[in-house]
Amino acid sequence: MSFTTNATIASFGGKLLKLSHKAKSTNCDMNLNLYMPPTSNKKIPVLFYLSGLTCTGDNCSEKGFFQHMASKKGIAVVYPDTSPRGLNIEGEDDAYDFGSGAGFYVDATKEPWTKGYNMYSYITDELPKALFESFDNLDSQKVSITGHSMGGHGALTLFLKNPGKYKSCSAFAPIANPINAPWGQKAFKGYFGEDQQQKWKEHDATELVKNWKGKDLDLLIDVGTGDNFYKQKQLLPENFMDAAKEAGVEKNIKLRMQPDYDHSYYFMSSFADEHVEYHSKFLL
Ligand SMILES: N[C@@H](CCC(=O)N[C@@H](CS)C(=O)NCC(=O)O)C(=O)O
Repeated sequence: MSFTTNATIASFGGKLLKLSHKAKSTNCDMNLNLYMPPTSNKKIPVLFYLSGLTCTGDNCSEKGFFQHMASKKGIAVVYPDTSPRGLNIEGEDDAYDFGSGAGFYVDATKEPWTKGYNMYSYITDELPKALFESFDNLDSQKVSITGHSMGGHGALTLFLKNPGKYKSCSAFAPIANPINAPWGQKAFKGYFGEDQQQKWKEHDATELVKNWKGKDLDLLIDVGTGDNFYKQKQLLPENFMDAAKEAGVEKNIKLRMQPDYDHSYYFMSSFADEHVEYHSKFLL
């Protein structure tokens, strides 16, 4: 299904396209932003950026400053939405951490969320297929993934669940062990059901890393020591590192605890250049 371009905005020498399309997996129209860098390259590598709770594709494209280094490196950035919108499911807009704006990058198995809360399929399958079909200068063989908070959880789990699909993965303040954190427990209970512990584990980065069978796991993860959600044990990056160590795959995982930084886009924008540069080593 092709995209409607609702706006084209000049940014760091390239163009930010505000797109919308009808998506089957989420059963609604989806908005997203696509940053096209200023390059005549016919095969432009792509970085998917998955946002956190309450966000749309707009937050990061406006204040994450990924476009700065993406422009220099010639990398396109995709900023999708974080959930389906307007499905008229009872309770869908009641909480900031469940339903609208909180799709958690899973395919729901519990009614009524099965009606369209399929962000896993949307991000891993439907959206990339649609983009590569409509924008033939994007390189479908060179795709990487990053994200923030709930989106950091999405980046890590999509990367770990699909070996070879993404060239590289990084994360900002990821919810790294959702089955042991209040945000994750609420979401997984709602989308999968309380009694589906195996399903929960299939979408938990700390559980997934224990079973990583691919080659050396190379990851860049930043977390701010002043992040209140880190302090409240919503993120649990240490659990992820401990699991990676137990599995013997920690050698190339860089978990950087950044002094004083909080959970906001002041943190994100401070390290966006370094993350895009990190991905460029795998994409270019
Ligand atoms: N609204 C929530 C916080 C949600 C939140 O911090 N969301 C992060 C992602 S997890 C975000 O990026 N928010 C939007 C923004 O800062 O632009 C609260 O009050 O506790």
